[in-house]
Amino acid sequence: MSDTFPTHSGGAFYPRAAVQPKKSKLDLWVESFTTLPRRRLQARPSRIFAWRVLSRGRKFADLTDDQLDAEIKKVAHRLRAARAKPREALLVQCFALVRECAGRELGLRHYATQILGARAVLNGAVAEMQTGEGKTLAITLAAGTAALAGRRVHVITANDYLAGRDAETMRVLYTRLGLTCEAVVPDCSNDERRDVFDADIVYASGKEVAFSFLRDRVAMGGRTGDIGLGARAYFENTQLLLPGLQFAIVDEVDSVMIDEARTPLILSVPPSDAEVEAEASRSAYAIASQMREGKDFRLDRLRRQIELTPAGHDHLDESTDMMPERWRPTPILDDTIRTALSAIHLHNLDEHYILRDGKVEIVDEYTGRVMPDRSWSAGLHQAVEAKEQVDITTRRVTLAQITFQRFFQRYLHIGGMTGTATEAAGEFWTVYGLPVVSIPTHKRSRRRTYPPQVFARAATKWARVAKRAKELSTKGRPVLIGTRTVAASEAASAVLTAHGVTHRVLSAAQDADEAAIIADAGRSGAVTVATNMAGRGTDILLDDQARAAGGLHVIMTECHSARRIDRQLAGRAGRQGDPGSSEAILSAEDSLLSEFGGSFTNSLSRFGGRATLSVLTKAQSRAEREHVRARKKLLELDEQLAENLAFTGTPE
Ligand SMILES: Nc1ncnc2c1ncn2[C@@H]1O[C@H](COP(=O)(O)OP(=O)(O)OP(=O)(O)O)[C@@H](O)[C@H]1O
Repeated sequence: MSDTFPTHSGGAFYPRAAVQPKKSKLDLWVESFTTLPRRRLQARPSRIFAWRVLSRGRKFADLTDDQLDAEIKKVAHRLRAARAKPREALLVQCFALVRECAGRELGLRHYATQILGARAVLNGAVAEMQTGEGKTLAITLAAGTAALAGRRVHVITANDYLAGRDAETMRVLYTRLGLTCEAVVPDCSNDERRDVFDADIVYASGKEVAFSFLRDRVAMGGRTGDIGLGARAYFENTQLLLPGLQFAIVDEVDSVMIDEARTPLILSVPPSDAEVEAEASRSAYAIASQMREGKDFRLDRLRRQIELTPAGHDHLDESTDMMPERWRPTPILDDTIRTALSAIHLHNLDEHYILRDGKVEIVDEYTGRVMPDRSWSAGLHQAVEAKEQVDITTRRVTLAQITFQRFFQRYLHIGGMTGTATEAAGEFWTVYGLPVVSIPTHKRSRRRTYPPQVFARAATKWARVAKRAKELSTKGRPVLIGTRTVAASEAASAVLTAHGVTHRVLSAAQDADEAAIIADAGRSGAVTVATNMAGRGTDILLDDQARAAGGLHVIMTECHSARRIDRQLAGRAGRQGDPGSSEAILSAEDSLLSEFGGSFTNSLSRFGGRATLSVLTKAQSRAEREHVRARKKLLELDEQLAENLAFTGTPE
C-alpha cells in the first residue's frame, strides 16, 4: 500500500511530485481492471479502526487539559519519528486525541462515519460522504493528523468564502493541537501570502494555491532542483510563496477537481499596445453583429462551436479594412470573428456573466458565484466587453499556465471528500489515480424525493413553483427554491411576489448578505430563492417549528447539466437525519431540455403534456458526456503545451 505521508521528493526545498508521464488508453483500460479494484480495497477503512478510535477516546475523556496537552506532544513526536508509514495504533491514538480536543473546543465529537471518511482521505482516496454528514469536521481529523506528523497541509475548498469560514470555525481546534491555521484571502500581498502559507494548515480555494504555484514556477525560472532554487533564493533574494505541495485535502472534491477543471489557469501580464487591442475587439464586434446565423455562420450550441460558411468568409474579405493591420491575415481574422460571434450567441448576460460597476464578471456555471478575478482567455472577455459596450480591459500576455488536472497531480499526497463522487468516479481514477470510497451515513436519511414535473411552458412552471411554495410555507415548512441563473432568480421572485409569497433572494449579484440570508432560510415558513451558490457547503439549520412541520423542502426549477449539482441542491434538505424533501419543477423551455432533450422535448413544447424522468436522465447524460469530452481535450492540450515547453527547456 502507498505511504500515508510520502516523504519529500522534488527536493526538500520545494517538495512536490514529479510530472507524471502520460498513460496510453490501453494502460488506463488495463489499470481499471487490475490496479483500481486493489487500490479501492486498500483505501477502504475498516470499521474496527473507527471503533478503536471511539474506545480510545473514552480514556482520553478522563484526562485533564494539561495531561491531554502532554499526550498531544508525545503523539506528534512519535508521528514525526515514524516518517512515511506510521503504525495503525499511532493513528488511532492521534485520531482519538483530535476528537477529544474537538469535543472540548467545539462541543462536537466526530462520529464513527466521520472517522472512516478521514481515514479514507489519509489512505489517498476520495471519501464519498452524503450531504450534511459533517465533512468540515471530518477533515480536521485528517488535516490535524498530517500536520502533527509534520506535513504542510492544504485544505482546498470550493471557494474563498468557504475557506475563510471553515478556517475560522476550526482554528480553535487546531490551536489546541498546537498547530497554526490560516486562510488565504484573495488579493493579499505576496508577503501576506507567504506568511499564510507558512502555517501548518492552510485553507484556500484551489485557484489561490494553483496561482501561487504558477507564480513560484515563474520565479524559479526553470530551476527546479534544491541547489538551483537555494542559490536563487540566496543570491537573487527570490522568495517563493509556497513551501511546496505536500499534503492536500480537497473538500467538495468533484467541484474543485472536475468542474473547475474546464478552465485553465493563466498567469498573465498586460501587453504594450492595449489601445489597438481594444480597437480590434470593437471592430470585430461590429463585423460579427452584421453576420446572420445559417447564412454567414453555423452554430453548434451543443458543442459550443461556430463555423463560418463560404458566404461568411466572403463577408470577412469585404470587411478586412475595418480591422487594425495586425488582425487582417485570414487565420487571425477568422479566429477573432468567431470569438466575437461566440460572445454574441453563446454567452448571455445574467447567465454566463453579469455587469457590475461597468465590468463584465463571469458567473461560475456550477457554483452560481461571481468570479471577479477571472477572465475568459483568447480575446473572449474583450469580445463580451465590446458587445456590452463597456470599457475594454487589456488582453494580457500569458506567462505561465496550468490546468487543475496537472496542478493537483503535483501534490505528494492527495485525498478528498464530497457528497457526490460516484458519477465522476471514472474520471477521478483516470486523471488523478484516486479511488472513490463510499462512507455510510451516521443516521438513516429521511429525505423524500418527489417525482419531477416537466411543463411545456416556463410560465406554467413558475406558477406551479409559486403555488407549491405558498402551500408548504403556509404549513410552516421552510422552502428553498433553486435556480440556475440570476435572471431565473429574478423571474421566480416576480412570480412569488405576484402570488403574495414573502421571500428573500440570494444570488450571485448580491452575495454580501449570504450568511444572514442562509441563517434565516431554516425558519418555519421562510421562502428563499437562490442560484446554485446555495448548493455545496450551505448548512441550513432548522428551527424546532420547521422540523416539526416536516423540515426543509427544496424545489429545483431547472436541472443542471451535471447530476451531481442537482444532488447537492437537494442535499440541503434532510441533513443529519432531519426530515425534509425535494422535487424538481421544470419546463421544456429550460436550456438543458431544449438543448439536450432531443425530439421528445420538441414535441412536448409544441403539443404540451408532461415528461418523464427518463427524458431528464437522457438529457443530463448527453450533457455530461459533452463536458467529459471538453475536459479531456483541455488536458490533452495542456499536456501538449507542457511537452512543447519541455522542449524549450522549462520542463515544469
Ligand atoms: N460530530 C458531530 N456532532 C454534531 N453535529 C455535527 C457533527 N458533525 C457535523 N455536525 C453538524 O452537521 C451539520 C452539517 O455539517 P457540514 O455542513 O460540515 O456538512 P457537509 O457534509 O459539509 O455538508 P455538504 O456536503 O452539504 O456541504 C453542521 O451543522 C455541523 O455542525
